[in-house]
Amino acid sequence: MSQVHALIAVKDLARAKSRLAPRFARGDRERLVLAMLTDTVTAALSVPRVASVTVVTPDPIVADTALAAGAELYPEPTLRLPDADIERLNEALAHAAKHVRLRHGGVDLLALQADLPALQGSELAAAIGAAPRGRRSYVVDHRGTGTSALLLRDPIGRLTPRFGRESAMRHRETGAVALPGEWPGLRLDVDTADDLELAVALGVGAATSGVLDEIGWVRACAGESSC
Ligand SMILES: Nc1nc2c(ncn2[C@@H]2O[C@H](COP(=O)(O)OP(=O)(O)OP(=O)(O)O)[C@@H](O)[C@H]2O)c(=O)[nH]1
Ligand SMILES: C=C(OP(=O)(O)O)C(=O)O
Repeated sequence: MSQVHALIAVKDLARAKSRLAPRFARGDRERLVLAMLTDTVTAALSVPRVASVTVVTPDPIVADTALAAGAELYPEPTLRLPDADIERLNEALAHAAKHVRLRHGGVDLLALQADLPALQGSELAAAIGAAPRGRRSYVVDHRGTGTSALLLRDPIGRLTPRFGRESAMRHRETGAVALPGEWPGLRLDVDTADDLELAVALGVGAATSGVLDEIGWVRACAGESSC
């Protein structure tokens, strides 16, 4: 059974998850980013076909959290990266992919979003199993426009990440194939408070659930049977 090596990128905590700012104070938002990362790494590492998870980040607190969750670390190179967030993200992932192959040899790769608190290991295992050999494939996010995971089942091919706005279309346009599958947790990347509502309804991991309890976050629709 062949394995993949996973990459997860996280930017500076101070700038992360700005779309959660209307509902969360800065400190709470930072704790939530770290908790969602922990749950994502934990779920990924529970999958036997995931050989390693490497977190690429410029942030020392994110780095400590990643290591504590069992991930490997690739400190983001500070030189020669573009200024724009999304270009930096794709460059950071491409650098991390090179680093992982220097460390582990020619291996298959998986770029995974860091904000998948409802991810189930079984979903990720199924997606890896469904990914065709010799090419790139991707999992469209719950909105239908973004990408929650990009897979490369080719030990010498290039990952060519195209995350960012309309990334599903950009991955398709660069030759990747969309993977079908009932994977609600894998598709649910959390960017807004509404996304968080959906994730909590689906069932989030222990770290995210613990932080939400400590913050005293109450679902807007708590108690309503339609939620
Ligand atoms: N290492 C690294 N990760 C990045 C960078 N830019 C974005 N990311 C990560 O890529 C993922 C998607 O990025 P964004 O959508 O820009 O940021 P976000 O924190 O998810 O949310 P917003 O601030 O609300 O846009 C998140 O996990 C980010 O932390 C970067 O320059 N370096
Ligand atoms: C970066 C992406 O997502 P988001 O901005 O929703 O985090 C993406 O879907 O490629």
